Amino acid sequence: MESFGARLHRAVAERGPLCVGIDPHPGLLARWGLADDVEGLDRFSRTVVDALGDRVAVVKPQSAFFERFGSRGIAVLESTIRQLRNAGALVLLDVKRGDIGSTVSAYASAYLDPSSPLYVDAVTASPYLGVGSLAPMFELAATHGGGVFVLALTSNPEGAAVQRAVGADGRTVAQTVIDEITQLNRGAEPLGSFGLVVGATIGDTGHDLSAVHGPLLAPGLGAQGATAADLRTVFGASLPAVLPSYSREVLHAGPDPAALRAAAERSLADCRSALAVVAD
Ligand SMILES: O=C(O)c1cc(=O)[nH]c(=O)n1[C@@H]1O[C@H](COP(=O)(O)O)[C@@H](O)[C@H]1O
Repeated sequence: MESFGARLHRAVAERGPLCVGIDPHPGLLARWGLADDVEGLDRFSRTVVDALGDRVAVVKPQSAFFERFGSRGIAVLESTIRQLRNAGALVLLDVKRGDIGSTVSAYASAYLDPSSPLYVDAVTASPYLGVGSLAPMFELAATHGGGVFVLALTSNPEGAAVQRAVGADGRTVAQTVIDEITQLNRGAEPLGSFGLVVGATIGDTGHDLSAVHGPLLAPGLGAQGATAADLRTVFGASLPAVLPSYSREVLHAGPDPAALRAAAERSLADCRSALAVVAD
């Protein structure tokens, strides 16, 4: 069985380093001329899948926007996941789950067990009950070729107070997360399956990401103010591992599928030139 890291490495080589989020905000539904209901949610998601599912490496549905419609919203999420997988995109479900280990086992079954209706290629996870509490997710991901992206240095300004706090051993919380994920990826080829989330908005991180050997998801581009050029400042020598992620910046171009594709292509072109700096 091929690991998530290997699948991601191939997808990025074939389709380019880009993740597009499906974040059906009420304001975006209105902008697209859709009602703020389950039918609007379904139409929005189908439009994104039809426009981008066959060309973007990773698509990241934001679970919250589906959950707010209850069980019918989750049914749309299940169907969106299936459509994306059929179109050949890797699906990264943004759920930012985290809990004590025994409960994390249930989250792992929900998202990383191939027999689950919400089975995806990878999920986002929150490490603030301890990175070790996420072990059941790491184990199930490793068993079934899945991936886990753990929050390290998030794009929102409030994150720093927690993430840059210094522990008894002198390391920041974020560096502890970085170091533990680095351990999980040891020996993986060509890329580890355990990623970190590092916001594109945060400037020079002051943290050492050079040994992680896993994907670095970079949200915060576009609507939150970061540009592709900022990726150089944030990631420096780690640029080749960066997976830039845009939601509203691309989604604002809809609902015309050609306009969505053009917006994704523009974002990809910007990121390619930013990421190429190290390779040159
Ligand atoms: O895990 C994430 O994707 C994430 C982490 C982070 O630090 N910041 C962040 O914005 N995100 C998510 O990325 C998306 C950003 O959306 P836009 O600001 O519209 O591009 C949202 O779904 C956020 O929940």
